[in-house]
Amino acid sequence: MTEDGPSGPRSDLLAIYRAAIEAVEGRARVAEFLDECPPSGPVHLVAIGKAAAAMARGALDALGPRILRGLVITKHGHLDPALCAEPGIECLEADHPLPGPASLAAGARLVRFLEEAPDEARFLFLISGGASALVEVLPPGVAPAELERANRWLLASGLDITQMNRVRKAISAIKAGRLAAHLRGRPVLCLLISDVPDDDPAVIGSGLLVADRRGGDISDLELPDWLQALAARNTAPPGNGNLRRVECHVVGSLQEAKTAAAARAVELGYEVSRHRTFLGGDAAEAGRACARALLEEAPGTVHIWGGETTVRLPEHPGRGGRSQTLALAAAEELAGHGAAWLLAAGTDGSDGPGGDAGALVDSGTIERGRAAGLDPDEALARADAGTFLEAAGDLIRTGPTGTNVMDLVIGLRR
Ligand SMILES: O=C(O)[C@H](O)CO
Repeated sequence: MTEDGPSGPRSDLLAIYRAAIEAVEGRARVAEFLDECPPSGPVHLVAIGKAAAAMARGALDALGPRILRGLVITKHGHLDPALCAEPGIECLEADHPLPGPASLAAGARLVRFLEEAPDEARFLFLISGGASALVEVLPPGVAPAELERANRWLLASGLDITQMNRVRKAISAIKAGRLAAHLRGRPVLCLLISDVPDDDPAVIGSGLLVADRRGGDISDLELPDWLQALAARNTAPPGNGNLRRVECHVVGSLQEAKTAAAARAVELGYEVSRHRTFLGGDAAEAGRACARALLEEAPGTVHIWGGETTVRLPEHPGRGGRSQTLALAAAEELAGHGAAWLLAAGTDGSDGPGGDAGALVDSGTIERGRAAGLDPDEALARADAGTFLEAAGDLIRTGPTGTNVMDLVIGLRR
């Protein structure tokens, strides 16, 4: 991406984004929690999600040999070889965002891992976003192709994560607390990094160990008949009865990331406007609204938003996810407005297909992309913001960050 030297606005926005991520990094957050509140004996460790490897490292830092065995399940490319070389730690990579054969294999291994542990075992669960796709056990009579079709539909539907996970829970044999049937009443300490609004453990990873308060009813959601019918075939009993000895704590959240971002911006000498409303809804509309807010306010202020927007995908989507879509739509608003910058990126380091974390756009982005022969409206319509932003030199790439607390949008006008 286009740099502007060690102390320009672009590097400042990147520094603010990095500070936010660092504040909710999985290894440090888990170690800190366990140092203060260690479990009362040795534990069997289960880590699932995009931040699983970092969180598992944090548990090893804090508990060392008190971890008897461990199972770490994360997205392809997110494993840490040093972690996998630790004695007693088994690592699996699984499919994300669409649950596939590796997710079903991981789900089966997870159930076996719990079943094999002795009656006196205590478990330490470390859950982060992505867990819904990474592990699955199908209810009797549901085929893998039906699971894939359902998730493909959900990902393109524009439903928010709470709605999407209600559907995922309704077609699963382990989500909505059903995994607890395999605990046989043994105690669990569950630490979570939240990538959902209101940090609700029942929504994070579709609540493997948390009962569904709505009892699995999804009749109020606008879903195709075949999907409602699929859910109606799920005979797996609810998880409610087995959850008494599960204790959950959220150890990383969007609010903490925003607080750290604000603190870094102040250190860098800026005024800060921290927007409290959750940034949701259509990604392009959210991008336009953020850019307009930036242009309306006094210059010299860093604006911080956080949330998770949605993109309704065409049949053949291009490159880039919701943050890149938001950034490109914002760039259209900023075009020609002088010194204004806006960073939009996932805190997990991955924003849809293409492996980029997001983008940092400015008032010249549209001109640079057009100079490469690309059209921003076409790119938005084809869900291909990434191709445009690459041509403009505005993509951000971080690799896996060891955390996942949704997306940040950070803007600045001078
Ligand atoms: O895996 C999931 O369900 C989402 O990332 C929300 O936690």
